[in-house]
Amino acid sequence: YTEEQQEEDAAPRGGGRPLAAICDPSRLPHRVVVLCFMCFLGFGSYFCYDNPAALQTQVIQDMNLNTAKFMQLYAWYSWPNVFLCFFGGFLLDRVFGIRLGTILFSLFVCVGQIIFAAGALANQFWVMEMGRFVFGIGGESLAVAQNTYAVNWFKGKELNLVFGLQLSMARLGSTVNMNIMGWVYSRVMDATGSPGHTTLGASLMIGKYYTLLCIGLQFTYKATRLSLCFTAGEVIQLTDVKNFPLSLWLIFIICVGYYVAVFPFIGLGQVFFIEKFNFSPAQARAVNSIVYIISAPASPLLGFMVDKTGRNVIWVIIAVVATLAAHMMLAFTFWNPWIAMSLLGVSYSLLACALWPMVAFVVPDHQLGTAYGFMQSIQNLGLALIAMAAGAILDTRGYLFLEVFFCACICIALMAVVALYFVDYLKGTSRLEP
Ligand SMILES: C[C@H](NC(=O)[C@@H](N)CCCCN)C(=O)O
Repeated sequence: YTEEQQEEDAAPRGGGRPLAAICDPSRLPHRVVVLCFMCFLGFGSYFCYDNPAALQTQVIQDMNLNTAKFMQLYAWYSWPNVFLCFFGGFLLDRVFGIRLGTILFSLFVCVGQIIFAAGALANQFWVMEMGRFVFGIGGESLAVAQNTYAVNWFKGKELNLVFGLQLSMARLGSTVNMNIMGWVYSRVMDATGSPGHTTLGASLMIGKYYTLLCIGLQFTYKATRLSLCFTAGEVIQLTDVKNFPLSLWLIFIICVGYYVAVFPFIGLGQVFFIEKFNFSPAQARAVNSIVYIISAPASPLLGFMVDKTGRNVIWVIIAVVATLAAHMMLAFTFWNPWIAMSLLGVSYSLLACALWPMVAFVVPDHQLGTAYGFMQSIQNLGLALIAMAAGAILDTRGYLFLEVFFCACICIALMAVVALYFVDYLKGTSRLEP
């Protein structure tokens, strides 16, 4: 990432004339415009991320899969990011810079979705897996870029709220996906006359247009020459990773222990609610999407609350305990699952708003992309392994054992966040809050 690129990114455009507030990076109107562009980044990526979950029954039937093979679609998303996510963050910090990096990663998201849909059209599951591989390279590094943008522009200001707003737009993408893809499939089936891989591929190809939205916005953003204020000078070294503090490693463990009980669960949730609670497919889709439906409005509100109260670690403890309670309700009771899923929606939103900003409190700005990349690499290693394990457990031992397995994962996150509380407490001055 050359000096010229840093100067290009950092120097506001105005030629010496006073900039209008909306073009002045130091003014709130400019930051609001930047935030709007940042929020759209997540919409397309999250819309496509859970395409398999929204069409679980159709994908399994049309491609003739079992659950373990179906979950490979999530595993192939995560496998490249075990390594590439880390390098994606390093490339952002050191090579491309955040603007060019974001555009490149957005292109991977769109191309990956096209390959994924083409695999269904061609009735070649391995092509669908390759599409998820390419999509994953872009999707996770795009999330790293989004987190880095947020800290670069809003650290010390409304950082938890900004993470909440970004997550809100991402959840909106997931919610639209969960509730529209089944309808799209039905309409395409009416047009093609029958279900099958062709109908599935055409439906998924329609889904890619949402990812085009985030790419178009990035080009717009670059075209308007809006700039980004970098703290020039310090440059990440790959060897910096060995100096990451213990509190950051504990944040990584919390992240992987928690998310492996959320994304794979939602990926398998639709059939779970049909089989355990005798829900119709439409009811199952609705209750499975309530996590995202709640998270969309709740994330900014909870982010604002965390901004005002601080105590991020305490909020993460509360979120993890509430999530454990939700999974135990789903595992050991037949209580209305809307209760547990609503609790999961609120706790998941609180966790995301309070956990991700903490990275910015424990590493210097020039290491942010690498730190977020490493965090998502570890998260994706866990997601890839658990996605495969969850599919295999379900095929062999059923949902009760799977839910107990998810509860055990959440307990690992709980032990890590309690350890983080004491590590932060023993430091005397709490560093884990804005
Ligand atoms: C903020 C957090 N993001 C992640 O966990 C990403 N690794 C997942 C990205 C999935 C879509 N590309 C979250 O979603 O809570």
